[in-house]
Amino acid sequence: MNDGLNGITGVITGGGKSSRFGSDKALALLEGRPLLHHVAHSLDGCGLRLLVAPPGKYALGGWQPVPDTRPGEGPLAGLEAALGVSLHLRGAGWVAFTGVDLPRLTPDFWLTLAAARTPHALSVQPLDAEGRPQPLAALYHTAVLPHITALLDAGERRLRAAALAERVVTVLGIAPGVLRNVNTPADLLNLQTKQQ
Ligand SMILES: Nc1nc2c(ncn2[C@@H]2O[C@H](COP(=O)(O)OP(=O)(O)OP(=O)(O)O)[C@@H](O)[C@H]2O)c(=O)[nH]1
Ligand SMILES: [Mg+2]
Repeated sequence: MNDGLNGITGVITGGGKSSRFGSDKALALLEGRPLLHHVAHSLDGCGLRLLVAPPGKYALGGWQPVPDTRPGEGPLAGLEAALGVSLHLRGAGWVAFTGVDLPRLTPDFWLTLAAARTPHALSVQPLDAEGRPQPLAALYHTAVLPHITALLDAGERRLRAAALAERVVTVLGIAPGVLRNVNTPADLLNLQTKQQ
């Protein structure tokens, strides 16, 4: 069966401080458009789209604003908030989760992850150029929510802890340019000047 991305909830977590970038990187321009819009475009096909950020921080057409349940506690907390809302609005299912700073993600990238889902998996993550799973451009099943809440309650903040390793499916062969992450002004300059 292939319903594209319609059955998946798209999530962008945008509650960060951009301290390395020096100004709000979500609004930084690449090819005339904010990074946030590039990321959002990759998830246009999702039947529900959630933007986790402080109220009023961004306005993004077609995206439902979701406040952090634990403001300032990082992307793992953003994922917790989004999974809770998706479960409430759509029932159990899959979420495509990413940040504001991966502007080269594409619909095809997400479809590739979706095709790699297995009945046992709770997360599907691409391998980056160094062969490491990238948890900030990944699919998560709502069934992982109690685990994430327990982790956060215990003080964990690393996003890579979100899913147990034995329940993560990794996907090889993603073009390295697709996962380009903008943390600093130099990262953005690199993207602007490199063909990828
Ligand atoms: N909802 C939510 N998202 C967050 C939070 N902290 C970071 N993020 C998002 O997580 C993604 C990756 O985070 P980072 O690259 O560390 O972004 P950042 O924290 O804004 O940047 P630095 O301050 O330079 O670390 C970005 O999309 C951030 O907006 C948070 O507390 N809540
Ligand atoms: Mg950070």
